[in-house]
Amino acid sequence: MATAQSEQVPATLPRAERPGMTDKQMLVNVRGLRFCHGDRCIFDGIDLDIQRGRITAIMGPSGTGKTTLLKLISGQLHADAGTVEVDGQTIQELSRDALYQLRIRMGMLFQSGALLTDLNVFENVAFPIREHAKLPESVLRKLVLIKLEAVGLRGAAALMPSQLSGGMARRVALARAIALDPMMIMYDEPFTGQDPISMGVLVSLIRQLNDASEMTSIIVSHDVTETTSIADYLYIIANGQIMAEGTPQEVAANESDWVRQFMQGEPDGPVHYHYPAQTLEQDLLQSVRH
Ligand SMILES: Nc1ncnc2c1ncn2[C@@H]1O[C@H](COP(=O)(O)OP(=O)(O)OP(=O)(O)O)[C@@H](O)[C@H]1O
Repeated sequence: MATAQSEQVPATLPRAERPGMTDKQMLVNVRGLRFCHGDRCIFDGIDLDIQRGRITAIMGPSGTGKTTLLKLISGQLHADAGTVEVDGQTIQELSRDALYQLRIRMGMLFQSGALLTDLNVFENVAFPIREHAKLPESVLRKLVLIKLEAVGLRGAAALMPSQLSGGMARRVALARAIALDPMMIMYDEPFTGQDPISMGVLVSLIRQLNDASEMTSIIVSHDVTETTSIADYLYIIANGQIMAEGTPQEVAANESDWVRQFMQGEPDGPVHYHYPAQTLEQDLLQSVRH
């Protein structure tokens, strides 16, 4: 089996104990998930739970399948084996219509989630509401203004996307993602490309929105500092497996060299900085001979 990375990594680490936790407290249950692109397997039998009302972060090196996992949870991709259950419904067993209904209850904030450039901020946020709910214009207006207030941008309702900074645009996209009061929201790399102030604003917004509306949040990211500062629970994935899981404190205390290298951002360690090769001396001697 080919996996997402070829570096030497230890076998999957034991799952942390979560005493007293029942399946009902989990919004998402992933069991024995296997997913491959052709003969390249991204996941090879992983188990993972997302607890209701909490912020769970999925972290791992680039290309390990974090976005793929979100697509499997939202039903944009289907597992080759195993199950993905969301709010008691098994994604693979749902009809097209049932999946569509379930997806309306999942908010998504993708890195590339561009705003509609021809619509102003207000209309961008109103867009999913107009599409999925038939509300009188006066109610819709209040709803949109409440969502914009929640992200601190009520005053920007009349602006066009071209008049927004990158951080503001992401917050408008966030207001749009929560417009239909989803049961969960999935953030794919929410901090990428943000300056430190916008990053701080986003971090506290994600936490506030999660706590105020008892939403369940999943954050996919490789920004270790920001993500661990708000996550209640972390999964670290690599090579098609879960390398570590637990609260940020538990993962920080993990003794695996691999996990430590990832969490502390060390350039070299079990995950090599150098692509596998013969020694430099051998390569240099060969070039002399040629
Ligand atoms: N349609 C596709 N066909 C074949 N391979 C794909 C396809 N989409 C993604 N991949 C591969 O699957 C792997 C996982 O991709 P994914 O985008 O889920 O990783 P990621 O962990 O989110 O990466 P990043 O942190 O860089 O965003 C990558 O190696 C990618 O090249």
